[in-house]
Amino acid sequence: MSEAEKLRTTEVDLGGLVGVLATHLYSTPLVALRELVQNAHDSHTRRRLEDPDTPYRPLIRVTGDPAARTVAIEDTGAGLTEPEIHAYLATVGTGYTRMLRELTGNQDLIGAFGLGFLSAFSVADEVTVTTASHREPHLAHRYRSRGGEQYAVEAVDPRPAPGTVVELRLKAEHAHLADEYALREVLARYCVLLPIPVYVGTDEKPVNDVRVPWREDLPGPVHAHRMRFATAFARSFEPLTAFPVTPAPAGEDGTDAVGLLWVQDGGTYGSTDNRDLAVYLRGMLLADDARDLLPSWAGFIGGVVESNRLTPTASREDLQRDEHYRALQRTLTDAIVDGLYETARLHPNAWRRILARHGQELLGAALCDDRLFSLLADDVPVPTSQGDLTAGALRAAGGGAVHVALGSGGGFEEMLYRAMQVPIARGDRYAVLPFLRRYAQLRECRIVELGSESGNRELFREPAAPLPAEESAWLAAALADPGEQLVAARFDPPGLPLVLVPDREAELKARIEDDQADARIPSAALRLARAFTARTDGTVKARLYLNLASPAVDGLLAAYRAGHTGAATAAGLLRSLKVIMAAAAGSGDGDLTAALAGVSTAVAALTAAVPDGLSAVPDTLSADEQHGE
Ligand SMILES: Nc1ncnc2c1ncn2[C@@H]1O[C@H](COP(=O)(O)OP(=O)(O)OP(=O)(O)O)[C@@H](O)[C@H]1O
Repeated sequence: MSEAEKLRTTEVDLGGLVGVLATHLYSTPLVALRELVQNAHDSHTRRRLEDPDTPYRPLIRVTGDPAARTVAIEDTGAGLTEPEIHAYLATVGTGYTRMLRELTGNQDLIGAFGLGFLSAFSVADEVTVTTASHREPHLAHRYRSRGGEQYAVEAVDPRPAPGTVVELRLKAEHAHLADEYALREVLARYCVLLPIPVYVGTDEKPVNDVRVPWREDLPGPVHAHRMRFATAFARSFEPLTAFPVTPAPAGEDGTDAVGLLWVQDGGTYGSTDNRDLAVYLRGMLLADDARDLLPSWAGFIGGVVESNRLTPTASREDLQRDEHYRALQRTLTDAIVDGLYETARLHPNAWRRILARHGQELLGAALCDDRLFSLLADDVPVPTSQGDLTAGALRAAGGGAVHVALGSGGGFEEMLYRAMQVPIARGDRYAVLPFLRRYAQLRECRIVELGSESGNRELFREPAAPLPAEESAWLAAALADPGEQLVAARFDPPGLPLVLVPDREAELKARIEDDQADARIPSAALRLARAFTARTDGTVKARLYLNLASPAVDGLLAAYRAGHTGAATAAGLLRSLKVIMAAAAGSGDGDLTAALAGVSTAVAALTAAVPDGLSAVPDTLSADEQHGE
């Protein structure tokens, strides 16, 4: 640095800084309560460390007075001397707590930044702290400040015992914090893991009077204790089962996290995300909704974990994404997988309910984790045309193959299979198709994907001998409409003479290439999709499979070969049947009215041909109709 460059000290606009810290550091006013309770807790730890021999009753009491619009947080901890008020309470960025932790190594102390007290000014116009130190209990002082920028301290009458009362005169918009019902609810969650009893108002029972199953050895079955804790803690849904989070064995590169996870009863559909995880650090709630620590497929999981290795942000509402955070993510994934295995083994009733409630999401989960796939492959229900079935049942009913429809339900496949009584999985539902593909691969069974060309080839077998070209051409002209390709095949059931099968890929192509798609689909995705559908030909919109195993088709061909005049009429009847069935299956866009009229015409033509000259055609038919077209 040259002579000319003089070293200067950065100025701090204290008023501005205090304002920012007090009003913008925290996302919710409830954080102020948490910070003040945490300070009360630390002051108890301090008192225990500095004066272990004097017995006293440690407690924290939070009292609300809606009429006066005040909240008071009282503790029987170490208190502060007057110099300490100036040096720690009233100095932003400095606290006694961190020093004490560094000095003693005590890990129960929570405070670290010397900022938390400021949050009081985010909810209160005026903050009063009345305190007497355990070092000089006969001297009490009162700190008072509006806004935190300036403060005054005066000596007051001694308190009956060491300790501190922080009183908040609430801003009008935060008046609700004085409601003791609300305080009870919030503090029960914030303080559930604090070892010091926290009371609200004149309550005789602390809000945190809960047995924590991973902290103590409780008598009786441990699962019952876990369920009790989970039921008391869970917010929106009842737990179906609960299982532990256990720390990695010493020496392993894991986490120190302990806690409890549970499967929530609230139904999940597809990939609904109800993940709910509360994270505690040294007993204090740090993050109320740390769902990102849970795997993304676990939308049905709720839980509580505590870990001292996580690093909070300065607002202490979130966690640094460091290696401990990532280690905890891995631990939680393992804990869920282990917990689900344990549930399947030990709690069959709960397992059945979980499968019924979260079947769809578990299909997706199974795809994300091989261990889950092994657990779920034979148990998880798959939605099918005959209700929910396991993949094993689907395979057994499909004669050793799993059938899955790519279309969005209904359609010719369903009709065909209803006739054959084979269940088909609904491949359009979340995760069903990839799950079954994986299942078929691992269990070495056949998968028939209906709606794809290869799937249809499985269904519609090749005829023993191809039809002569001339017969094919006649059939195509008589039965197929534009865009339909006639395919001679053999398929079940024989009672079905023909079926119209839309080409799903051509359908997709039409949808993707539609100009309207620009408005519906983000352009990058659309470009990719169009690159894919460009490979599809798209000129064949549907295939018309003609069943050579069907007596009706047999009869038709015999009549055609014999030059029977009824052949054209019978073909007209089948053409009408095709349109009517496609309409019933919701997959055709043929003219239903014309098809119905075609049936009448065919019946009329056939009955008109009754021998011995008796006309069976009703008199009411017009001359045109009597002669057919
Ligand atoms: N109820 C209390 N009893 C005794 N001392 C207190 C109390 N509240 C605050 N203090 C003192 O004031 C200091 C500053 O408190 P503040 O909440 O701002 O920061 P902190 O708790 O040290 O750290 P953090 O910002 O991480 O909470 C504390 O370190 C502690 O010494």
